[in-house]
Amino acid sequence: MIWGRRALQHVKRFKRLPFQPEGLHRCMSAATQNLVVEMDGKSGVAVVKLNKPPVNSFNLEFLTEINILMEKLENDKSCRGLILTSNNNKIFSGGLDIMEMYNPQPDRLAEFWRTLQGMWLSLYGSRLATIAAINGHSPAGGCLTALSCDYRIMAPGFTIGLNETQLGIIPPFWFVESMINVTGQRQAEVCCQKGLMMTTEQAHSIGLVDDVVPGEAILERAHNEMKNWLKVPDFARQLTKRQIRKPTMDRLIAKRDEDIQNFVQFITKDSVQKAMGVYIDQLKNKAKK
Ligand SMILES: CCCCCCCC/C=C\C/C=C/C(=O)SCCNC(=O)CCNC(=O)[C@H](O)C(C)(C)COP(=O)(O)OP(=O)(O)OC[C@H]1O[C@@H](n2cnc3c(N)ncnc32)[C@H](O)[C@@H]1OP(=O)(O)O
Repeated sequence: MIWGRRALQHVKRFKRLPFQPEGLHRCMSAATQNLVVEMDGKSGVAVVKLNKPPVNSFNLEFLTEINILMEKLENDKSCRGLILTSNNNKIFSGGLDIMEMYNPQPDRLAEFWRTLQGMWLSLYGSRLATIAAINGHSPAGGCLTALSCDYRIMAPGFTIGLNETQLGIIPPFWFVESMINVTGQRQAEVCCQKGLMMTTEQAHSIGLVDDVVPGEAILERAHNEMKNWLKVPDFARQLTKRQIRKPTMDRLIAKRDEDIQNFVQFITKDSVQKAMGVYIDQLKNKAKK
């Protein structure tokens, strides 16, 4: 993984924090700044709760924290599975932090995007069995995060989708391919072009979500489903996953710099900045009402 200077500063700070999953046994819990981690040493399952108020939006620092945690879990031989959920029972993740993309410094903007690419590559390509327990709304980058897991369980009463086009933004090819790989080409064409935010039931009907379970039962269901995934020998499961996901990952790896350039050029356009400003005003005004 390639880290920028700012991210490295953050890594140093983070490394001094107490979380050390290696060698943990039986239900240890730990917290970093924006993540709550519960590691069951017996089953080898880590429950990671996104915990960045108000809406678990991904800024550079939060993405860096997630990347460091992923690296630690990947390197922890006792860890076999990851359940990703939110500490906020209404919002899984509000997606990318829009403030990262408004009046940005180009260097930070590029680093932000590289770090997001890194998060997607490590979650999508993880050797761990990964389950998203989606216990709240999950627009855009939140949906991408769920799409990167192996299995999705969602609570009713929320919405999910790649809604970028509704904001006048073009979802990058690896967002779209993540959707295609889960729902199939036709459904992905419709929901990505229209930028649909779907209800839990609609998402379930197109296969974006595998299972619908009330919020209060979602973690128990995720643990039960995880047991099924972990019945398969790790090596066979991991290599099969890699075989299936490698072409999509390779496309991003080959075009990583070009993808960053496209992103920076697109986001810094006057017209996009203007639209972003209007969208932020709408969000803030809605929050005030
Ligand atoms: C040729 C190739 C070109 C390639 C170009 C590539 C371009 C690709 C670029 C980007 C991809 C983008 C991905 C994204 O993820 S963009 C983010 C999309 N997310 C959203 O639109 C979500 C917006 N938020 C909501 O819908 C709601 O806030 C909610 C459903 C998440 C929660 O609703 P609610 O509980 O009612 O909370 P509030 O709306 O009141 O919000 C509380 C508080 O949080 C702030 N906030 C919400 N979302 C975000 C966010 N994504 N980033 C930053 N801040 C957010 C909101 O403004 C309120 O703030 P406050 O007023 O200060 O309290």
